[in-house]
Amino acid sequence: MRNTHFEDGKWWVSPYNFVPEVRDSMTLPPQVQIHDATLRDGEQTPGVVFSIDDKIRIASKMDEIGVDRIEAGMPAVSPQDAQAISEISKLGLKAKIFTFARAMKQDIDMALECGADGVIIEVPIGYPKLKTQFGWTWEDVFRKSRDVINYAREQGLYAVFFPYDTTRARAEDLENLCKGIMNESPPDSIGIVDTMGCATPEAIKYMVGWVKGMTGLPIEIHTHNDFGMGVATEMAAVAAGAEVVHSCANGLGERTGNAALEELMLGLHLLYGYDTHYKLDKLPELGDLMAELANVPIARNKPVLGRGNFIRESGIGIQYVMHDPLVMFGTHPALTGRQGEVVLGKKSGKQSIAYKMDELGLGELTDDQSAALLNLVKQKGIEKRDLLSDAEFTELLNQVRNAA
Ligand SMILES: CC(=O)SCCNC(=O)CCNC(=O)[C@H](O)C(C)(C)COP(=O)(O)OP(=O)(O)OC[C@H]1O[C@@H](n2cnc3c(N)ncnc32)[C@H](O)[C@@H]1OP(=O)(O)O
Ligand SMILES: O=C(O)CCC(=O)C(=O)O
Repeated sequence: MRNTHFEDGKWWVSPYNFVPEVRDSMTLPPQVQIHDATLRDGEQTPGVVFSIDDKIRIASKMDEIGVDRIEAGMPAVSPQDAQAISEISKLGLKAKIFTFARAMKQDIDMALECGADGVIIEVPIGYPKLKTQFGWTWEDVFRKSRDVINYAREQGLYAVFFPYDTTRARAEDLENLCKGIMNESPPDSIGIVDTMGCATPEAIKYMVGWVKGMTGLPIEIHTHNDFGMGVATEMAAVAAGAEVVHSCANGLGERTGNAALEELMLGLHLLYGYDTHYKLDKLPELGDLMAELANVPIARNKPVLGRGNFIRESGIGIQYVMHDPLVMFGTHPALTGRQGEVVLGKKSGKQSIAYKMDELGLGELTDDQSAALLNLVKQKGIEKRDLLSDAEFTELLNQVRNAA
């Protein structure tokens, strides 16, 4: 694990991430695995439907990037889901393949038929779910889970016990359930699930310690983004010792989505200092594939993938965008397969003009010409309420030269 905030020419993040006062307050596990749920929770984004071929393409690209586990779907949903999982299992990917299952023997049998390595055994434990949706007590949940966890493990599957809506569970329900399963049917790991994305990073840290203390199991964190904290809560869980983070590419998922795969990869590698094997420069290929297949465009200001992340209009410091990007950005654009870009508009400065002249090979200007051109560029930006195209810039340049 690295203890540095800087890697020459690649990134320069806050050194305070690594000061002993901060590091000593964390209990980072030696390694963290990414379990990506795009093919299940990502497809739960209303209106998103992936074909079998789409799922194979997505899983293959994720494997290339270094995702450790792929939750390839829930076979109970449709025969097409089951077929997609079977085909992905046969690809011989490095990633382990998981399915999503209710606490039902038939769902475990389907996981086995699909050739999966592991299974996420989901049961409700949040109090609103138990009380209103299911009319179950924690004992009902325990009775349904016990034999199914044991059956899955006996069949050689890696069993993740996934009591969802964990962050809205009553403490006594979660404690009783954890004790019960540890006595009679210990799984391989346990999920803490912020189904409604409504817990703070501090609460999640507390819960990781609490559930680890009760079970001694590896912790898997699965969060949603309803308060804009999906990634922050997963990072907090890791800081408290969680070993597996669940993600969805492009932050897809129910409602506001799940913790975004690409943001977690950068967070783990750069902000926490894990020496990961992720191919960060391939992330835009996955991002573009997801946007196309899900038909959900990437927001311009989306962390890691947004088109606007490495574009600079504001004049101050513009000369560094291309030549010394870590002055202007926390990461070099090339780290994530991108390029810096200088654009012209209302907020341009003298250096922006010099940069564009050079980029387009338009020759030299006197200081007075440059000042006049900057004025015209700003006026055009204000009038258009947008950026200038290269053609518009060249036209203004010709006006300035012709006026001489
Ligand atoms: C928080 C969540 O929503 S978890 C899962 C979210 N994902 C999905 O819903 C995936 C898409 N869903 C689907 O395609 C369908 O809803 C299916 C195929 C999963 C289920 O379809 P349905 O035939 O409508 O099943 P239905 O919802 O009636 O449930 C069937 C039974 O499973 C039971 N059940 C539901 N969840 C669980 C669970 N986690 N563990 C055990 N049993 C469960 C129900 O109580 C019900 O039991 P009953 O028949 O004794 O009443
Ligand atoms: O809500 C769901 O879709 C099922 C479980 C889950 O992924 C979650 O609780 O976040």
